[in-house]
Amino acid sequence: PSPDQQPVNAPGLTCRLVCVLPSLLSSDCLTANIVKSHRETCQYRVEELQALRWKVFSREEVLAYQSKSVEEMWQRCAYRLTDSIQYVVEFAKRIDGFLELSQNDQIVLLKGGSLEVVLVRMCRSFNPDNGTVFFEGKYGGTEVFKSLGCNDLIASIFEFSQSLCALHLSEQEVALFTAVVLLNPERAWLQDKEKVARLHSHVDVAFKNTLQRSHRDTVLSKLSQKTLQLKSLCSLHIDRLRSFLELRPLLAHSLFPPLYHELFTDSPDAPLE
Ligand SMILES: O=C(O)[C@H]1CC[C@H](C(=O)N2CC[C@@]3(S(=O)(=O)c4ccc(F)cc4)c4ccc(OCc5c(F)cccc5Cl)cc4CC[C@@H]23)CC1
Repeated sequence: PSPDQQPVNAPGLTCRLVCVLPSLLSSDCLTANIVKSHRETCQYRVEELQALRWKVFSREEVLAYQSKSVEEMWQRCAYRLTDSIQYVVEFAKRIDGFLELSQNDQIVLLKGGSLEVVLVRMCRSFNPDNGTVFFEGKYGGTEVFKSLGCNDLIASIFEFSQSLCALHLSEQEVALFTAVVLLNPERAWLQDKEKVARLHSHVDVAFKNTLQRSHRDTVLSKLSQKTLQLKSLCSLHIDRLRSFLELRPLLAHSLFPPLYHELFTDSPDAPLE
């Protein structure tokens, strides 16, 4: 080959490229896998949810919700939550590496993180301009959930969505953030914590690379506060669920879908399939 066709004689540079390339490639592949999994496993496309923002519950429809029994409203929310969680289970299964974890650890991560992921996904179905959320076909404010008798939990959920919307996360950022939230190596009862920690750090690096490339590094520090808020939201939900069930011990089995029961009550129920 002529001199200018000789390969560049720069071992240091080549080595650095060779060393850096695989991690960038693998991190880009992981990002693509997570974004694809997110798109395929959301209940609604974000464009659909935004196109429906004009459909707001009328005064009469709000009054109808407020005249429903506590039990019926809890049941409706529990069913809608369980629906959303089924999609989150599918999201998890499509993340490269998740199915390589032990069955036990897959269940531990989903038990601990599925509501957190749904709460992050909710920012897509929330309209920050009028503080309404997409619920049973239309948008409604906190007043729709009044008969639940847990206004503090509802208010906190709405405030969380409002503050998350303020970050203007793209679909790609929502996808990567929910994967980071789900693959939390600090969940209690994990068998192979190190294996989850390795997977978590790969996703974390992919998320950081994506944010840096789009000059969105400032979002990272705000998102770490969000994970703390998610944790307190979920324990508040468990508290309110416990007090709801204490008054109706027999109802739980008839009122809620088995998956809701398995995830949020301590009773040893049908295993999560
Ligand atoms: O496209 C997608 O995938 C998205 C579609 C939209 C989905 C979505 O926003 N959601 C899926 C169901 C829903 S909601 O729309 O029913 C809703 C309920 C209360 C709210 F304040 C706001 C929304 C939900 C249901 C129960 C819940 O906590 C547990 C719980 C109970 F169980 C029973 C009583 C009270 C509570 Cl608090 C929290 C949330 C938040 C996420 C909401 C999120 C995924």
